[in-house]
Amino acid sequence: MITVDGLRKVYGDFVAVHGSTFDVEPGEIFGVVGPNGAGKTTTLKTLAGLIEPTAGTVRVAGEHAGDPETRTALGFLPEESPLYEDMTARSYLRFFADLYEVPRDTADQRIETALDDLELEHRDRRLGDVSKGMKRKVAIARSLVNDPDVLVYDEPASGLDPLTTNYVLEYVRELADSGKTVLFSAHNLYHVESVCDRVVIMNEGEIVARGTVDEIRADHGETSYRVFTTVPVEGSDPDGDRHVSVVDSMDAVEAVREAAADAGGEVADIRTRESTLEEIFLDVAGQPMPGSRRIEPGSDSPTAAGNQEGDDRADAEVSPEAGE
Ligand SMILES: Nc1ncnc2c1ncn2[C@@H]1O[C@H](COP(=O)(O)OP(=O)(O)OP(=O)(O)O)[C@@H](O)[C@H]1O
Repeated sequence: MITVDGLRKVYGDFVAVHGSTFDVEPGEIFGVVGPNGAGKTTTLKTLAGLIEPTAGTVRVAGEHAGDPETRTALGFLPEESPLYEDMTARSYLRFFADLYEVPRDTADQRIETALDDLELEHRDRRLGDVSKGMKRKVAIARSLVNDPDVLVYDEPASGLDPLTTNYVLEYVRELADSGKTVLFSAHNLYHVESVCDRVVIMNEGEIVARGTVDEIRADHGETSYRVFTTVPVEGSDPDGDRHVSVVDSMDAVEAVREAAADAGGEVADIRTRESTLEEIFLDVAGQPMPGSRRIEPGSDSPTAAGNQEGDDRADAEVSPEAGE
C-alpha cells in the first residue's frame, strides 16, 4: 500500500534522508523511530505529499504521493496540529468533511463514530477551551473524516498522558485491524514495541535497523546469561544467598559450572537476558532515545528503557542443566 524506494531529501546542501526503501502492507502498523533530526518527519511529509523527494519514489496505493487524489485519500496527522480554537469539535470536523466533499449524512455518521470510538467528551465546547489530549483526539478524528485507507501519523501520542496515550494507541491498533495501513513516527520505544508490526530505526537520515521488533533483536541484540551458583566463583558477585556471574556464551556458562563444582558447589539457576529495544537503539543510533520510558524493576509493565541491574524484564529462565 505504501512503497518508498530510494527516498532522498536534500535541503540546500544538507542531506536529511539518504535513500530510504521500505513498504507497508494494509492492516500493518509500521513504526519509524529515531532521535531528533533523524529524518522521520521529512519521510512522513513526503508520504503525505507535503514535500517532494529530491530523488526516489514514494507511492501510496500505487500512485505518486504528491498527486492531489493521493493526498486526499490519505489521513495525515502532523506532529503539531493547531486547531481552529473558536470552533467546536463537531463543527471543526464538519468543516474538514466539507473540504473533502463528504456528503453531510455520511460525514455526520463518520464524525460521531470517530468521536464515540475516541470517547471524546465536550464535543460542543470551544476547541480553545479543551485539554491537549482532547485536541489530539480531534486531530486524529480529522484524519479520518475522508475515510482514508492509509494513515500517516507523526508522533500520535506526543504530549499525551499515559492513559490517553494507551487509548490512542489501542485505537490506532483497531484502525489497522480494520484494514487500514498505518505508518507512524515515535520517540517512545515502548509505544513502538507495544503496537508496531514492523519498525525502521533511522539515524542521521539513514535506516540503520529494520524488521519486526524480534527480528531487530535477533539482528542487533545480544544474549547474555546470568548464572547463579551456590558458591562464589571467579568474577561472581553476591546475590542474596547465591552468587551471580554474567557471561555471554554457553561455553562461559559451562566454565562457571565447572568452577562452581571445583569449589564444592553447583549452578542453582541460569537466566538469559535479551537486549531491550532501548539498548539496541543506543547501539545502532549511538544515543539514548528521547522520551523513552522506564518502568521500575518489580513492575510487570513492559518497558523500553528498563535495563538497570536487577531489572529482569528481559530475563528468561533456562534450565540450570542447559548446555550439558
Ligand atoms: N525545511 C528544512 N530546511 C532545512 N533543513 C531541514 C528542513 N526540514 C528539516 N530539516 C533538517 O532535516 C533534518 C531531519 O529533520 P526531520 O524533521 O525530518 O527530523 P525528525 O527525525 O522528524 O526529528 P524530530 O524527532 O526532532 O522531529 C534535521 O536536521 C532538520 O533540521
